[in-house]
Amino acid sequence: MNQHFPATAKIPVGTPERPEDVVRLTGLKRRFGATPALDGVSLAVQKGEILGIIGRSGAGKSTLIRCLNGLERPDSGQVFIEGREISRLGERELQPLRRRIGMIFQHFNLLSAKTVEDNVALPLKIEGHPRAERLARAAELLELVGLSEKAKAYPASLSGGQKQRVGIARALAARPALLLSDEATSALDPETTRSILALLKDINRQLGLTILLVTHEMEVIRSIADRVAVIDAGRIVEEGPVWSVFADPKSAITQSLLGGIRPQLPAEIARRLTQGAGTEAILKIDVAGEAARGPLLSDLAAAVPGSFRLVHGGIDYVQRQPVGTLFLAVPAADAIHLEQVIAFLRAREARVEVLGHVASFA
Ligand SMILES: Nc1ncnc2c1ncn2[C@@H]1O[C@H](COP(=O)(O)OP(=O)(O)OP(=O)(O)O)[C@@H](O)[C@H]1O
Repeated sequence: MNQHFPATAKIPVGTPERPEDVVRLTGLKRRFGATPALDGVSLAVQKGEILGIIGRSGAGKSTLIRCLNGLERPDSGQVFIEGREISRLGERELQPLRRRIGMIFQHFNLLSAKTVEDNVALPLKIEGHPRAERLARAAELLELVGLSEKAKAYPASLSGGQKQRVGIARALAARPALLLSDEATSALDPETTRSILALLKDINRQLGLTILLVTHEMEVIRSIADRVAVIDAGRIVEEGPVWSVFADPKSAITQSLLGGIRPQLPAEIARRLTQGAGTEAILKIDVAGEAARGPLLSDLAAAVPGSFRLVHGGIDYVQRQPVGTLFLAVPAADAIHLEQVIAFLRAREARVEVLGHVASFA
């Protein structure tokens, strides 16, 4: 097997529970009429990790979240939170377990008639803590999210990013075992999104907080997740460390979700691409690990006589691992030269695909 494109790991149904699992789902199914919203979902979130679940609209993400916090009951399968099976519990038994999960939402869900500090302290009020204790904890959390000076402000006077910071502080008030983020940055501009994601990563590191994050944006996954699970039509179609899924997306849906943030063949060249004869072959080269770290192209030029041109591409860093895609144009008239180029790149653990030929686009 190509060592730089490791097979992505799957957690089989019935895997013995590990004590470090904060969440474990086994064979979760939920159907609405003819629609299987969840069709046998099994996955685990380990203590201290950030798991990202990504899928398109209608893939089953909301249903999964509702099963996790006990708002929805699965038709079959199990939901374990900190080792306790919750899917068959009644409302009264669910209440204390729900408090082990802090949630943040796309539209923040703050109470407009309450001050920032009272919003943050709300989960503690529900738990019956005295006011002085609640406010002390709120002050601590507002400092953590960088909003101490807004303690007495009302939500209406805050920006979207500030509102989400309050949402994060509130979600942490009762010291949850898990932070569940439901499209928490989808309503924010790119810069604010980056700052909120940086804050979540910071809190994950500082407090060792376990985070399960649901999104439809690969950029969010790339920024902060340790592991990613791709959901489509109620099934986990791919799962693994983020960099390995980025380096070697197996399913068409993952490839398509990655499309927006990975180098693509420029439209001008794609338009002229033919599967027939042409003067230049267009190669797509995926590299990761050592091949992406080293001087791949200058080594190619030194080892294989003859020309080639870089037409597009780049190396990105995902979880500090280089992951790249390059597009080369290689003269097609000399078949041996083309074969040598491909053989050299494959020997360097690159994945090479001949996309087609172009007559001439220079
Ligand atoms: N209460 C319901 N009644 C009928 N169908 C439902 C219900 N809830 C979900 N579905 C269907 O189940 C499928 C999964 O829906 P779900 O809301 O979980 O997806 P999603 O990934 O969260 O989508 P989105 O990102 O658009 O919110 C969809 O086909 C949806 O129409």
